Amino acid sequence: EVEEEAIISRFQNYLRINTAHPNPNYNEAAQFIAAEANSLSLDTQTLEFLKGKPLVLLKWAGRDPSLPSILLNSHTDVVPAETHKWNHPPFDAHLHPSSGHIYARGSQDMKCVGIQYLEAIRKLQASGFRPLRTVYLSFVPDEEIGGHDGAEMFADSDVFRKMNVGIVLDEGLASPNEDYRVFYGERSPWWLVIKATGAPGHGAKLYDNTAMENLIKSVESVRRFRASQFDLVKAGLKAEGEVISVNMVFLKAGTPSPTGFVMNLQPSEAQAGFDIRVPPTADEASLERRIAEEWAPATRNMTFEFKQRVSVNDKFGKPVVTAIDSSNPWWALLEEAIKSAKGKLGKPEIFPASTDARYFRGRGLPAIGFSPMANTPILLHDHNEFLNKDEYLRGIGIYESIIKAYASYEEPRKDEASRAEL
Ligand SMILES: CSCC[C@H](NC=O)C(=O)O
Ligand SMILES: [Zn+2]
Ligand SMILES: [Zn+2]
Repeated sequence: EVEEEAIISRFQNYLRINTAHPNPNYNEAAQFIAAEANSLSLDTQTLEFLKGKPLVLLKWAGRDPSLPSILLNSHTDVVPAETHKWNHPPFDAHLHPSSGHIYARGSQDMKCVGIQYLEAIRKLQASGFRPLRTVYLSFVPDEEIGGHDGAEMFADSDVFRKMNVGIVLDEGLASPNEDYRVFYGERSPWWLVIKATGAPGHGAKLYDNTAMENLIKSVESVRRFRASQFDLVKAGLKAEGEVISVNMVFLKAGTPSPTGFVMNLQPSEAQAGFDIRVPPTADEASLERRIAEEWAPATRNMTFEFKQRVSVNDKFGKPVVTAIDSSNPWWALLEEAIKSAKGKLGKPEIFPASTDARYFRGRGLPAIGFSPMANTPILLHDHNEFLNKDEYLRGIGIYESIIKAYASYEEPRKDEASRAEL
């Protein structure tokens, strides 16, 4: 009881640090994590790939440092919250007395996971467990804005190379039912801006080739494609992460006036922005053709530009996904560890958005996205994001089991491995 209260208040304390963009308080978060690490006697190193953006790297040394290590990754930043639209302030970490829900920005995405890793280590230490493999924990900045000064620099660094990482765990998503969700890949973000130009003229005149008409034809075409993809999901033929999603995120056109916009002038330029997410197995060339020929054809006075275009393939042209078959022992270990902690796992999925896991997968490392939140509505980036305290506590037990299994994993000896193949 008393111990549970202490665990919950540590979670609340982390949630109360306002690490929302655009001004995340990274230093306070780094100090908090370093203090927790100190109480667990973990080695602490603070890396600053960019001044003011600390990445805290913790190390629980294994008995055999020559074996590939385990990396438990989490990001310390959160997305902003519209405070007045929340029932409880997003950085109060209010614990609702009857429901047990803890309301806070970051309660699902993903401060829960970062500190659950630490609590699991605390329990393992108390039980006398000593890891065979070294366990690292990285608390990285900037995931929500692309991770370029965080996980991307880290994965590229000498420090990372020397860590000899064998497997990475990173974030997943809450599950509304009793099965935990697990992710072996993610869609690639393509952020597209299309621009139309056309003949300007009087607002009362009907004529061809206006910028607005040219843009609207594209928007209609995008909308049809969007519906075709969404229909596959609605019909249950494809999972969310297996289709190409495209959502219009801005529209920009018109001639501003002191009272709004000039109403009797047809503008000569108009543009629209789209957040597109491309599954690892998608045909990138055909999507690109669609954009150039249907969504932004030069024949309709249109141009396009990518604000971001992450390839679905690695440098060898292969889709960037983590194997979930017998070629990846970490996958079976995860399944077993969750099962032995009385958790149920759903079918492995492609993460619909982007996470830092892509930087680790991009280096050829297996990375699995997993956040132990079952029976929980998916509220990341939403108002009133919460996690129930019992679900949080249960997640710690799940990580205890996973970390124990991973940190004690001995690779089968070469001769055994080849015998198994025969
Ligand atoms: C492309 S970098 C942006 C990363 C962000 N991650 C979580 O929401 C996302 O929009 O998926
Ligand atoms: Zn996240
Ligand atoms: Zn997020």
